[in-house]
Amino acid sequence: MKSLPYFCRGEVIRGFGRGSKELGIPTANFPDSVVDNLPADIGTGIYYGWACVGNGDVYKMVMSIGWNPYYKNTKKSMETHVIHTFKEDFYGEILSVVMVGYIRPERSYDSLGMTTLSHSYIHAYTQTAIFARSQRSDLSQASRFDLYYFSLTPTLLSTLYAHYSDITLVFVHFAHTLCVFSDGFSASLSSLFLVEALITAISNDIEEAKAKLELPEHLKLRKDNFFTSVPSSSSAAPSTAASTSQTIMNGH
Ligand SMILES: Cc1cc2nc3c(=O)[nH]c(=O)nc-3n(C[C@H](O)[C@H](O)[C@H](O)COP(=O)(O)O)c2cc1C
Ligand SMILES: Nc1ncnc2c1ncn2[C@@H]1O[C@H](COP(=O)(O)OP(=O)(O)O)[C@@H](O)[C@H]1O
Repeated sequence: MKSLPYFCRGEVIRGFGRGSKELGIPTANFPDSVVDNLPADIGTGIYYGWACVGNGDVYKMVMSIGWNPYYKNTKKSMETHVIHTFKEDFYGEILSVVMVGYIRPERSYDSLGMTTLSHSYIHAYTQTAIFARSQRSDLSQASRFDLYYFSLTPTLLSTLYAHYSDITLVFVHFAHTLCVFSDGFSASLSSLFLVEALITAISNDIEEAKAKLELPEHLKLRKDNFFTSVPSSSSAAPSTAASTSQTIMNGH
């Protein structure tokens, strides 16, 4: 990929609340202006590099570039997971990234080991889950049917409501999987194994990024290029003291 390393920056916008944060892998979304400017040779897949929020420190990052199921696969998105634990969200802040390498292609649900299940199977599973929960004597009467017991967010709940009758909502830890990683209940349905497979794949990406970014060339690239402050104009190039030929001037 001749465009790598590729620098871009933009405001962090809200994603689609599919719950990656709840799975421990929050991903910050760039606006269309950044996504639409990607060079043609930077295709979908998983990338690694460096990132900083506002004028903050520079951290390692992994980024997924993919087609967003929310828009029925017509909209590409760039989602950055910064390998750092932040005290709070940073929506509205300027995120600066430099993508320095490619890890792997985006995997389809099938290749991640998804089991496709029929709606009738889901209903059967749901009924069983409701019954099992209603029988649990260790729970209070109310919590036996408490929909929030499984930490469903309002967004996920409303998605569920839109697709299923209220009684089936009790079947949530399974449904959560569907909310997060399928493009709706009318689509083929995945099992809990899918989430586990995806989390494992992303954890492997994170480990690979951590290792690769320790390489001398990547550490040098960071040192030579990295933006130490966010310019007031979003179209400005990274403002560093870098004077080497490696200074990254592309992207936003
Ligand atoms: C490092 C990384 C790797 C990912 N790999 C895949 C993948 O192989 N296949 C896939 O469908 N989604 C993949 N994703 C995308 C996640 O499913 C996506 O970030 C999540 O659905 C977005 O949720 P959100 O809208 O709540 O931010 C990956 C995300 C990250 C951060
Ligand atoms: N380490 C991190 N990497 C990326 N985003 C993070 C991180 N820690 C907190 N966040 C916040 O979490 C948000 C993403 O959360 P997520 O559940 O994926 O929701 P959304 O659907 O709005 O993208 C980011 O926009 C950012 O504000």
